[in-house]
Amino acid sequence: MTKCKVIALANQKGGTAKTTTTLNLGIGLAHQGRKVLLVDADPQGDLTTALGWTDSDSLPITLETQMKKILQDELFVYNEGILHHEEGVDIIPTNIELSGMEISLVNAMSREQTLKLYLSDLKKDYDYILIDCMPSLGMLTINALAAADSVIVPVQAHYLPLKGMTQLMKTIGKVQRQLNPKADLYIDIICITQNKIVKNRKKNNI
Ligand SMILES: Nc1ncnc2c1ncn2[C@@H]1O[C@H](COP(=O)(O)OP(=O)(O)OP(=O)(O)O)[C@@H](O)[C@H]1O
Repeated sequence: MTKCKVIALANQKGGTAKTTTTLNLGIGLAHQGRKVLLVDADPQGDLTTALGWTDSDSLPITLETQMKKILQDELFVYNEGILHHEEGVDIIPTNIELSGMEISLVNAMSREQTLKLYLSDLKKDYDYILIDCMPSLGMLTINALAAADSVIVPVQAHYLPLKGMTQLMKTIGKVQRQLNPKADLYIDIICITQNKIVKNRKKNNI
């Protein structure tokens, strides 16, 4: 049995530090000697860019190309296209092509399990797989939740962002009951407090 732990970083609200948390948590774990794979499951490709692959459109193999092969039942090399970063983490990169995957998945067989299928062989090579989700509760996020052992939800410590989490919690519960019943989906909620006080102080010359 694999010891790999798959963690999805999800929140349908944008700009809540999903990418920042994925990146820092991943590199932190790698510095502690763990084998870490980061999965950029957000078509914006911010995680890929943040790790230095700024021209992601020119990458021949991405999460999209691998998932497409699974959908089309084509043979694929399970670890092809994985990039290695000098900080000790690996990444399966993404570019804007992944946005078309949302539509491709809608009519696909095992549409909610495609990412899980892709990760199943990779799990034997890693201690942790961290999935940076897109800011929506679409098919790609459902795929990430279905593949995950646990979920980290970065959220700003304000009333409206916290209120918006009701839908996310419902979706996570539904995915666990219907698609991922074996996983004991443990939800960590990280409150991100932005340093606005300091910013305001600087503005007012305090
Ligand atoms: N703890 C923090 N304090 C202040 N700013 C932060 C913190 N964490 C992240 N940020 C900033 O917030 C912005 C959004 O972060 P990030 O891109 O990680 O969010 P995201 O949830 O991945 O966004 P998206 O939903 O667009 O994918 C970035 O400019 C980032 O530098």
